[in-house]
Amino acid sequence: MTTIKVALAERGYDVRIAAGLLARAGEALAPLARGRAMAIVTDENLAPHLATLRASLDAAGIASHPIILPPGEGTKSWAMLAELTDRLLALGIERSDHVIALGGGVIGDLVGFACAILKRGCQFVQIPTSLLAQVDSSVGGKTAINTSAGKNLVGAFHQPALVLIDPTVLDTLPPRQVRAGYAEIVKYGLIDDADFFAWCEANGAALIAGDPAARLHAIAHAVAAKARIVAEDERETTGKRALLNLGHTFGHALEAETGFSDRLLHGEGVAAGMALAFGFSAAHGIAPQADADRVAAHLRTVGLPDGLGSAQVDADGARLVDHMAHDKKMAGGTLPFLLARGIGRTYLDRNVDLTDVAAFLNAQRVPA
Ligand SMILES: NC(=O)c1ccc[n+]([C@@H]2O[C@H](COP(=O)([O-])OP(=O)(O)OC[C@H]3O[C@@H](n4cnc5c(N)ncnc54)[C@H](O)[C@@H]3O)[C@@H](O)[C@H]2O)c1
Ligand SMILES: O=C(O)C(=O)C[C@@H](O)[C@H](O)[C@H](O)COP(=O)(O)O
Ligand SMILES: [Zn+2]
Repeated sequence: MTTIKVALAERGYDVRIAAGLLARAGEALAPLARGRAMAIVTDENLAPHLATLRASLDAAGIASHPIILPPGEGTKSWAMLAELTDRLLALGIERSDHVIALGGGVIGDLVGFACAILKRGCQFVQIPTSLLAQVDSSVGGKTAINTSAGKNLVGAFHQPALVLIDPTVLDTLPPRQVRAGYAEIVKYGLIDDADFFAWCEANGAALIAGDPAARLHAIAHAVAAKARIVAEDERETTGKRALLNLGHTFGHALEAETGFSDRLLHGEGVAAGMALAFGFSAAHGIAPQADADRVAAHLRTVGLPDGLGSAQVDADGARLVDHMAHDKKMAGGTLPFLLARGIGRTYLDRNVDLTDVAAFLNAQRVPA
């Protein structure tokens, strides 16, 4: 078992990673249940993993109440938040109870937000089942739903009490979802760890194909990197945590443009967004063109979008920039951008002209 601590000023927590952990989750959860039944929120695609978790809770003497929601980004909505909070209230959840989020980033973000506001705050545990959730969304306490204005626009910082990661549950994850999660792994290399990006170039294909050692290595590496950044800047106030947003200003605009649908998964938007951030940096003489080319080549090699064309988005640059106006990094009417001086050298640039961004995006357009 690998344990990584998220060391926060108010209340830190463990992220435990081990093959087969789901079947032993009852042991880890018993001290949190304190003899009370636990609610498990999950989605319809996770039936076998729900059964494993419930059997483990049962063996530990913990009763459980499943709440099964529809899968997909559409579940991060006001309607589902209302349904979930109603159902948790009907179960009599108390502030000191721990609700279990068993699923990908959608379930984790929704449950986390519901727990942030239920009775002004109850506890929750993340049991991430997608690669994306195991390497990113289950750690750090960003929780949210989407609104008609854009991505993650209503939410809260609310940290889980514990994160349990069992990489073997990824065996049932569809390949497209594995690749989308892999984009957030590559992100850690591009932010500040050129050696890890080189590791991705060497091992990414094996990881995506299912190599257990490569998966375990990448999950532990990503979680440790995220835990360090979150411990330094839990609420994204100093600019440090904003680095985790590399590719997201572009990516969220592409997700909004495609209606938060299966046409473009979050990780796919982030992949295209990272390629665009590097492309924009190179076009402005900030990053070497060779680095931008290397990033795009790696994303392409593993089957991820490397720009607007492969993300299959054909929208006017100004329209995409309009989506960006809702970005949560916006301050005083200006939008700081995550750009890069090279691979592993991402920084927050407060002087990007959005007209330049629109012109750059128009130059990238590949008409459908
Ligand atoms: N809070 C954060 O820090 C953070 C970080 C990154 C992404 N996110 C959010 O996470 C969401 C994307 O998360 P995601 O990519 O996990 O999407 P998701 O939760 O929609 O899961 C992807 C799909 O895979 C299915 N699935 C999950 N685990 C499975 C398994 N083991 N076997 C079979 N099917 C499985 C789900 O049912 C779903 O259909 C986005 O909304 C994004 O904004 C949040
Ligand atoms: O944890 C963070 O901080 C991140 O930015 C991680 C991102 O991968 C994630 O998609 C996050 O939800 C984006 O944050 P947002 O503040 O732009 O909604
Ligand atoms: Zn993300």
